Amino acid sequence: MSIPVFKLLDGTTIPQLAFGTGTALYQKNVVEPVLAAIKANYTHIDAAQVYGNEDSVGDAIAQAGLPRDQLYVTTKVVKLDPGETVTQSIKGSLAKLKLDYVDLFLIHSPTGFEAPGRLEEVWQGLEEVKDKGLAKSIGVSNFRIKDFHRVLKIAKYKPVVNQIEFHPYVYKQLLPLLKFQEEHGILTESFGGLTPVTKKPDGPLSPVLKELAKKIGGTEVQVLLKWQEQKGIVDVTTTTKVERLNEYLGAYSLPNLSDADIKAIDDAGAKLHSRHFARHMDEL
Ligand SMILES: NC(=O)C1=CN([C@@H]2O[C@H](COP(=O)(O)OP(=O)(O)OC[C@H]3O[C@@H](n4cnc5c(N)ncnc54)[C@H](O)[C@@H]3O)[C@@H](O)[C@H]2O)C=CC1
Ligand SMILES: O=CCc1c[nH]c2ccccc12
Repeated sequence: MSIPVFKLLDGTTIPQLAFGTGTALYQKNVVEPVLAAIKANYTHIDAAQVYGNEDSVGDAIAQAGLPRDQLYVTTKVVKLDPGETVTQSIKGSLAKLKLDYVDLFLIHSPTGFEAPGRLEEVWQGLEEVKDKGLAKSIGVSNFRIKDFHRVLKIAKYKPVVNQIEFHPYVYKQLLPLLKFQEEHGILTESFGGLTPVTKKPDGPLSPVLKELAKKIGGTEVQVLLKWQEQKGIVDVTTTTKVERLNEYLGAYSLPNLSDADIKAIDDAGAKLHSRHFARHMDEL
Protein backbone atom coordinates (compact mmCIF):
# COMPACT_ATOMS: atom_id res chain seq x y z
CA MET A 1 0.00 0.00 0.00
CA SER A 2 1.57 3.33 -0.99
CA ILE A 3 1.32 6.39 1.23
CA PRO A 4 -1.17 9.03 0.01
CA VAL A 5 0.02 12.58 -0.69
CA PHE A 6 -1.53 15.95 0.12
CA LYS A 7 -1.15 19.10 -1.97
CA LEU A 8 0.46 22.14 -0.31
CA LEU A 9 -0.49 25.73 -1.07
CA ASP A 10 2.76 26.30 -3.01
CA GLY A 11 1.69 23.57 -5.49
CA THR A 12 4.07 20.84 -4.21
CA THR A 13 2.90 17.56 -2.67
CA ILE A 14 3.76 16.01 0.70
CA PRO A 15 3.46 12.33 1.74
CA GLN A 16 0.83 11.94 4.48
CA LEU A 17 3.02 9.77 6.74
CA ALA A 18 6.51 10.77 7.86
CA PHE A 19 9.19 8.91 9.78
CA GLY A 20 10.42 11.08 12.67
CA THR A 21 14.05 11.16 13.78
CA GLY A 22 13.57 12.90 17.15
CA THR A 23 11.98 11.93 20.50
CA ALA A 24 12.11 8.12 20.75
CA LEU A 25 15.14 8.26 18.48
CA TYR A 26 17.05 10.88 20.48
CA GLN A 27 20.25 9.23 19.46
CA LYS A 28 23.19 10.24 17.34
CA ASN A 29 23.19 7.20 15.10
CA VAL A 30 19.82 6.72 13.41
CA VAL A 31 21.11 4.97 10.29
CA GLU A 32 19.46 1.67 11.14
CA PRO A 33 15.94 2.97 11.97
CA VAL A 34 15.90 5.42 9.04
CA LEU A 35 17.06 2.72 6.61
CA ALA A 36 14.45 0.34 8.03
CA ALA A 37 11.77 2.98 7.45
CA ILE A 38 12.86 3.62 3.86
CA LYS A 39 12.97 -0.14 3.21
CA ALA A 40 9.44 -0.43 4.62
CA ASN A 41 8.31 2.16 2.01
CA TYR A 42 8.39 5.39 3.99
CA THR A 43 9.33 8.22 1.64
CA HIS A 44 9.06 11.16 4.06
CA ILE A 45 11.79 11.69 6.69
CA ASP A 46 11.33 14.35 9.38
CA ALA A 47 14.64 15.67 10.74
CA ALA A 48 15.72 18.70 12.78
CA GLN A 49 18.96 20.44 13.65
CA VAL A 50 18.16 20.12 17.35
CA TYR A 51 17.98 16.29 17.17
CA GLY A 52 21.75 16.35 16.62
CA ASN A 53 21.65 13.51 14.10
CA GLU A 54 21.23 15.08 10.64
CA ASP A 55 24.58 13.59 9.56
CA SER A 56 23.40 10.09 10.31
CA VAL A 57 20.01 10.76 8.64
CA GLY A 58 22.14 11.77 5.63
CA ASP A 59 24.15 8.55 5.86
CA ALA A 60 20.94 6.49 5.85
CA ILE A 61 19.55 8.42 2.86
CA ALA A 62 22.82 7.90 0.96
CA GLN A 63 22.88 4.19 1.80
CA ALA A 64 19.25 3.76 0.70
CA GLY A 65 20.36 4.94 -2.75
CA LEU A 66 16.92 6.13 -3.92
CA PRO A 67 16.64 8.80 -6.64
CA ARG A 68 16.42 12.15 -4.80
CA ASP A 69 12.92 12.89 -6.10
CA GLN A 70 11.57 9.72 -4.48
CA LEU A 71 12.31 10.98 -0.98
CA TYR A 72 10.70 13.89 0.88
CA VAL A 73 13.05 15.35 3.49
CA THR A 74 12.15 17.94 6.14
CA THR A 75 14.49 19.67 8.55
CA LYS A 76 14.04 22.53 11.02
CA VAL A 77 16.00 25.50 12.38
CA VAL A 78 15.67 25.99 16.12
CA LYS A 79 18.21 28.78 16.71
CA LEU A 80 20.79 30.86 14.91
CA ASP A 81 24.24 31.68 16.26
CA PRO A 82 25.01 35.41 16.62
CA GLY A 83 25.42 36.82 13.09
CA GLU A 84 24.45 33.53 11.42
CA THR A 85 21.98 33.80 8.52
CA VAL A 86 19.20 31.31 7.74
CA THR A 87 21.02 30.50 4.48
CA GLN A 88 24.19 29.63 6.40
CA SER A 89 22.12 27.55 8.81
CA ILE A 90 20.41 25.47 6.11
CA LYS A 91 23.71 25.02 4.27
CA GLY A 92 25.03 23.39 7.46
CA SER A 93 22.03 21.05 7.50
CA LEU A 94 22.38 20.23 3.80
CA ALA A 95 26.05 19.37 4.26
CA LYS A 96 25.16 16.94 7.07
CA LEU A 97 22.19 15.50 5.16
CA LYS A 98 24.40 15.28 2.04
CA LEU A 99 21.63 16.86 -0.04
CA ASP A 100 21.44 19.83 -2.43
CA TYR A 101 18.02 20.82 -1.12
CA VAL A 102 15.39 19.79 1.42
CA ASP A 103 11.76 19.45 0.45
CA LEU A 104 10.56 21.34 3.52
CA PHE A 105 12.37 23.67 5.92
CA LEU A 106 10.64 24.75 9.13
CA ILE A 107 11.10 27.26 11.93
CA HIS A 108 11.11 24.71 14.77
CA SER A 109 9.47 27.02 17.30
CA PRO A 110 8.67 30.74 17.52
CA THR A 111 9.95 30.69 21.11
CA GLY A 112 13.54 30.75 19.85
CA PHE A 113 12.93 34.03 18.01
CA GLU A 114 10.77 36.16 20.31
CA ALA A 115 12.58 39.54 20.27
CA PRO A 116 10.63 42.28 18.44
CA GLY A 117 11.06 41.88 14.66
CA ARG A 118 13.16 38.71 15.00
CA LEU A 119 10.55 36.14 13.94
CA GLU A 120 9.70 38.31 10.91
CA GLU A 121 13.41 38.59 10.02
CA VAL A 122 13.91 34.82 10.34
CA TRP A 123 10.84 34.12 8.16
CA GLN A 124 12.32 36.41 5.48
CA GLY A 125 15.48 34.32 5.79
CA LEU A 126 13.43 31.19 5.02
CA GLU A 127 11.93 32.98 2.00
CA GLU A 128 15.46 33.67 0.74
CA VAL A 129 16.33 30.01 1.20
CA LYS A 130 13.31 29.06 -0.93
CA ASP A 131 14.27 31.59 -3.62
CA LYS A 132 17.78 30.09 -3.70
CA GLY A 133 16.32 26.59 -4.23
CA LEU A 134 17.81 25.27 -0.96
CA ALA A 135 14.29 24.30 0.24
CA LYS A 136 11.37 23.54 -2.07
CA SER A 137 8.84 24.56 0.57
CA ILE A 138 8.99 26.53 3.81
CA GLY A 139 6.82 26.32 6.90
CA VAL A 140 6.66 26.49 10.68
CA SER A 141 6.25 24.37 13.78
CA ASN A 142 4.70 25.06 17.18
CA PHE A 143 3.14 28.30 15.89
CA ARG A 144 0.17 29.95 17.60
CA ILE A 145 -2.30 32.26 15.86
CA LYS A 146 -0.37 35.25 17.24
CA ASP A 147 2.86 33.97 15.68
CA PHE A 148 1.12 33.60 12.30
CA HIS A 149 -0.15 37.19 12.55
CA ARG A 150 3.45 38.43 12.89
CA VAL A 151 4.74 36.43 9.95
CA LEU A 152 1.76 36.85 7.61
CA LYS A 153 2.01 40.63 7.95
CA ILE A 154 5.40 40.64 6.15
CA ALA A 155 5.33 37.34 4.23
CA LYS A 156 6.08 37.06 0.51
CA TYR A 157 5.28 33.32 0.83
CA LYS A 158 2.84 31.92 3.41
CA PRO A 159 4.07 29.02 5.58
CA VAL A 160 2.74 25.86 3.90
CA VAL A 161 2.52 23.77 7.10
CA ASN A 162 2.44 24.08 10.87
CA GLN A 163 3.89 21.02 12.63
CA ILE A 164 2.23 20.76 16.05
CA GLU A 165 1.39 18.27 18.78
CA PHE A 166 -1.89 16.84 17.54
CA HIS A 167 -4.02 14.10 19.10
CA PRO A 168 -7.52 13.85 20.62
CA TYR A 169 -6.34 15.18 24.01
CA VAL A 170 -5.31 18.54 22.47
CA TYR A 171 -7.77 18.63 19.55
CA LYS A 172 -10.52 20.68 21.24
CA GLN A 173 -8.07 23.33 22.48
CA LEU A 174 -6.53 23.56 18.99
CA LEU A 175 -9.82 24.19 17.14
CA PRO A 176 -9.35 27.99 16.74
CA LEU A 177 -5.81 27.44 15.37
CA LEU A 178 -7.02 24.68 13.02
CA LYS A 179 -9.78 26.97 11.73
CA PHE A 180 -7.26 29.78 11.17
CA GLN A 181 -4.90 27.45 9.30
CA GLU A 182 -7.72 26.09 7.15
CA GLU A 183 -8.77 29.63 6.20
CA HIS A 184 -5.17 30.30 5.08
CA GLY A 185 -4.67 26.94 3.33
CA ILE A 186 -1.93 25.99 5.82
CA LEU A 187 -1.70 22.22 6.30
CA THR A 188 -1.38 20.73 9.79
CA GLU A 189 1.41 18.24 10.46
CA SER A 190 1.08 16.19 13.63
CA PHE A 191 3.61 14.95 16.13
CA GLY A 192 2.85 13.07 19.33
CA GLY A 193 -0.16 11.56 17.58
CA LEU A 194 0.04 8.30 19.54
CA THR A 195 -0.09 10.04 22.95
CA PRO A 196 -3.47 8.50 23.96
CA VAL A 197 -1.84 5.05 23.70
CA THR A 198 1.73 5.81 24.73
CA LYS A 199 1.51 8.53 27.39
CA LYS A 200 -2.14 8.53 28.55
CA PRO A 201 -3.21 4.90 28.13
CA ASP A 202 -5.82 5.08 30.92
CA GLY A 203 -7.53 8.26 29.69
CA PRO A 204 -11.20 8.67 28.71
CA LEU A 205 -10.41 7.65 25.12
CA SER A 206 -9.17 4.22 26.06
CA PRO A 207 -12.52 2.30 25.85
CA VAL A 208 -13.45 4.10 22.61
CA LEU A 209 -10.14 3.17 20.95
CA LYS A 210 -10.51 -0.45 22.08
CA GLU A 211 -14.03 -0.68 20.68
CA LEU A 212 -13.14 0.97 17.35
CA ALA A 213 -10.00 -1.17 16.96
CA LYS A 214 -12.23 -4.25 17.24
CA LYS A 215 -14.75 -2.76 14.81
CA ILE A 216 -12.22 -2.02 12.02
CA GLY A 217 -10.06 -5.08 12.70
CA GLY A 218 -6.95 -3.10 13.67
CA THR A 219 -5.06 -1.83 16.70
CA GLU A 220 -5.67 1.24 18.86
CA VAL A 221 -2.61 2.88 17.29
CA GLN A 222 -4.11 2.28 13.85
CA VAL A 223 -7.41 3.88 14.95
CA LEU A 224 -5.46 7.02 15.96
CA LEU A 225 -3.61 7.03 12.62
CA LYS A 226 -6.90 6.71 10.71
CA TRP A 227 -8.42 9.53 12.79
CA GLN A 228 -5.53 11.79 11.76
CA GLU A 229 -5.56 10.71 8.11
CA GLN A 230 -9.31 11.32 7.87
CA LYS A 231 -8.88 14.79 9.40
CA GLY A 232 -6.47 15.60 6.55
CA ILE A 233 -3.39 15.79 8.76
CA VAL A 234 0.19 14.82 7.86
CA ASP A 235 1.36 12.39 10.54
CA VAL A 236 4.93 12.38 11.84
CA THR A 237 5.50 9.29 13.94
CA THR A 238 8.43 7.05 14.72
CA THR A 239 9.66 3.77 16.14
CA THR A 240 12.78 1.63 16.29
CA LYS A 241 10.73 -1.54 15.77
CA VAL A 242 10.10 -2.91 12.27
CA GLU A 243 6.79 -4.47 13.33
CA ARG A 244 5.53 -1.01 14.39
CA LEU A 245 6.62 0.50 11.06
CA ASN A 246 4.41 -2.09 9.39
CA GLU A 247 1.61 -1.51 11.89
CA TYR A 248 1.58 2.22 11.03
CA LEU A 249 1.56 1.48 7.28
CA GLY A 250 -1.12 -1.18 7.77
CA ALA A 251 -3.59 1.53 8.82
CA TYR A 252 -4.03 2.44 5.13
CA SER A 253 -5.48 -1.01 4.39
CA LEU A 254 -8.18 -0.72 7.06
CA PRO A 255 -11.72 0.55 6.45
CA ASN A 256 -12.36 4.21 7.18
CA LEU A 257 -13.87 5.31 10.48
CA SER A 258 -17.46 6.53 10.17
CA ASP A 259 -18.42 10.13 10.98
CA ALA A 260 -19.96 8.79 14.23
CA ASP A 261 -16.68 7.01 15.09
CA ILE A 262 -14.71 10.22 14.51
CA LYS A 263 -17.17 12.14 16.70
CA ALA A 264 -16.88 9.51 19.44
CA ILE A 265 -13.08 10.03 19.41
CA ASP A 266 -13.43 13.84 19.38
CA ASP A 267 -15.93 13.74 22.28
CA ALA A 268 -13.93 11.35 24.47
CA GLY A 269 -10.72 13.29 23.71
CA ALA A 270 -12.39 16.56 24.76
CA LYS A 271 -12.77 15.17 28.31
CA LEU A 272 -9.04 15.50 28.98
CA HIS A 273 -6.49 18.14 27.97
CA SER A 274 -3.00 16.70 27.95
CA ARG A 275 -0.06 18.32 26.16
CA HIS A 276 3.50 16.99 26.38
CA PHE A 277 5.55 19.35 24.19
CA ALA A 278 5.67 23.09 23.48
CA ARG A 279 3.56 24.26 26.43
CA HIS A 280 3.35 27.76 24.92
CA MET A 281 0.75 26.25 22.55
CA ASP A 282 -1.77 26.23 25.42
CA GLU A 283 -2.21 29.99 24.80
CA LEU A 284 -3.04 30.39 21.11
N1 LIG B 1 8.17 19.83 15.77
C1 LIG B 1 8.32 19.46 17.02
O1 LIG B 1 8.46 20.28 17.93
C2 LIG B 1 8.33 18.00 17.35
C3 LIG B 1 8.46 17.06 16.35
N2 LIG B 1 8.48 15.73 16.63
C4 LIG B 1 8.64 14.79 15.49
O2 LIG B 1 7.62 13.82 15.56
C5 LIG B 1 8.19 12.51 15.64
C6 LIG B 1 7.28 11.61 16.44
O3 LIG B 1 7.10 12.13 17.74
P1 LIG B 1 6.57 11.26 18.94
O4 LIG B 1 6.14 12.17 20.02
O5 LIG B 1 7.58 10.22 19.29
O6 LIG B 1 5.34 10.57 18.30
P2 LIG B 1 4.30 9.46 18.55
O7 LIG B 1 3.20 9.93 19.43
O8 LIG B 1 3.96 9.04 17.19
O9 LIG B 1 5.01 8.27 19.35
C7 LIG B 1 5.92 7.40 18.79
C8 LIG B 1 6.37 6.45 19.90
O10 LIG B 1 5.29 5.59 20.23
C9 LIG B 1 5.79 4.29 20.43
N3 LIG B 1 4.71 3.34 20.24
C10 LIG B 1 4.08 3.01 19.08
N4 LIG B 1 3.13 2.08 19.29
C11 LIG B 1 3.12 1.83 20.61
C12 LIG B 1 2.37 0.97 21.45
N5 LIG B 1 1.40 0.20 20.95
N6 LIG B 1 2.62 0.96 22.76
C13 LIG B 1 3.59 1.75 23.28
N7 LIG B 1 4.37 2.58 22.55
C14 LIG B 1 4.14 2.62 21.23
C15 LIG B 1 6.88 4.20 19.38
O11 LIG B 1 7.76 3.14 19.66
C16 LIG B 1 7.52 5.56 19.48
O12 LIG B 1 8.46 5.56 20.55
C17 LIG B 1 9.58 12.74 16.21
O13 LIG B 1 10.48 11.68 15.91
C18 LIG B 1 9.98 14.03 15.54
O14 LIG B 1 10.44 13.78 14.24
C19 LIG B 1 8.31 15.28 17.91
C20 LIG B 1 8.17 16.15 18.96
C21 LIG B 1 8.21 17.58 18.78
O1 LIG C 1 11.11 18.39 18.09
C1 LIG C 1 10.73 18.06 19.17
C2 LIG C 1 11.16 18.33 20.51
C3 LIG C 1 12.13 19.42 20.69
C4 LIG C 1 13.39 19.25 21.14
N1 LIG C 1 13.99 20.46 21.25
C5 LIG C 1 13.13 21.42 20.84
C6 LIG C 1 13.28 22.80 20.77
C7 LIG C 1 12.22 23.55 20.31
C8 LIG C 1 11.03 22.94 19.95
C9 LIG C 1 10.87 21.55 20.03
C10 LIG C 1 11.94 20.80 20.48
